[in-house]
Amino acid sequence: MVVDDQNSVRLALAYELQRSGVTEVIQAADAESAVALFQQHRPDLVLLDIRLPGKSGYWVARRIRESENGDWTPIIFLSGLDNDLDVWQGIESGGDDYLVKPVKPIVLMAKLRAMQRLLDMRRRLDSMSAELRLANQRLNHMVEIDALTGLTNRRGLERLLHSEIHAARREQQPLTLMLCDIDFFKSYNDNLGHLAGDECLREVARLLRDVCVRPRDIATRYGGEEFALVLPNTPRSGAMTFARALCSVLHKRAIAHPQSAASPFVTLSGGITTCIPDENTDEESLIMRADHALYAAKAEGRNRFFSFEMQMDTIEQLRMR
Ligand SMILES: Nc1nc2c(ncn2[C@@H]2O[C@H](COP(=O)(O)OP(=O)(O)OP(=O)(O)O)[C@@H](O)[C@H]2O)c(=O)[nH]1
Repeated sequence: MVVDDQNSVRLALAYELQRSGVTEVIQAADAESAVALFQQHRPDLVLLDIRLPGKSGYWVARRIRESENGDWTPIIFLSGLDNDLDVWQGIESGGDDYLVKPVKPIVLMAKLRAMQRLLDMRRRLDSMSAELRLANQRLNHMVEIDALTGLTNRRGLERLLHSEIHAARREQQPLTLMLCDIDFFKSYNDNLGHLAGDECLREVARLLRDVCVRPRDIATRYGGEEFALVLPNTPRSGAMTFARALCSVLHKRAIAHPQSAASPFVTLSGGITTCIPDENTDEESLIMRADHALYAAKAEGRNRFFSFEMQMDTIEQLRMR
């Protein structure tokens, strides 16, 4: 884009630019139309006269910079003025270079080439940083995935739990955390082999993923043969119902576990904690409560879920009904 109030200068510059291979040259004779044309066409380079009728070229440069939103368009000032203060003011207002009129075509071409090189470099940098951002996102996703089961791992669990605690506190809604552990899994491995153990973990992971039907419910692998479920907007009684349903789905899958003292099939013990978080609630305290409850479920005989807050397990609750 060429901005100059003198028709002859504009035409001469446009001619030189076209001669050097520029395909389209936009022309403006005053500051306001220069800004409007810039916003409309987003040219690759601006040759900008300082003395314009009304607002100056400095003003145009400032408006252009304000409207760029992180982009960058090279601006070269053109002026008959050649004192140091003009150079300083031109660069201050957002210009990248300064040429004194009349401009020799060869000097103009050299400047254009230099600006083009900078522009190309910037575009390459932009596309590289977009690629880097994407790769970073993928990496962040990958470090939160458990390789064996494909579930979110402990690191991801902690991040999700943190944000669900905040959401539940804000919305004053109950949040449930369940820690589940496969019963007698050591003997499963010892009896059927480590590969069968891995397959069993994958099968349980699939089941846990399937029972998490609400969009914000999430099943994660906490580590080893332990899984954690985060269930937002789930009160104590709902959590117990959920746990019973989970045990019954697992029972129906009937994954043989010949060495289990709890059942002929694979079973889970679980610790449940449910609360409306306050300012003292954090990931650690919830995990600790769920872990205490899990310990109680194991101690009560396994194949059951124990609620930390209700101090009752799913089997006792069923008996009371
Ligand atoms: N196959 C397989 N086994 C695992 C994996 N991670 C942990 N384990 C095994 O899980 C078993 C856990 O054993 P324990 O902590 O003694 O628990 P348990 O035998 O389930 O006993 P209870 O929890 O008291 O019912 C160990 O034998 C681990 O080697 C895994 O990724 N794959």
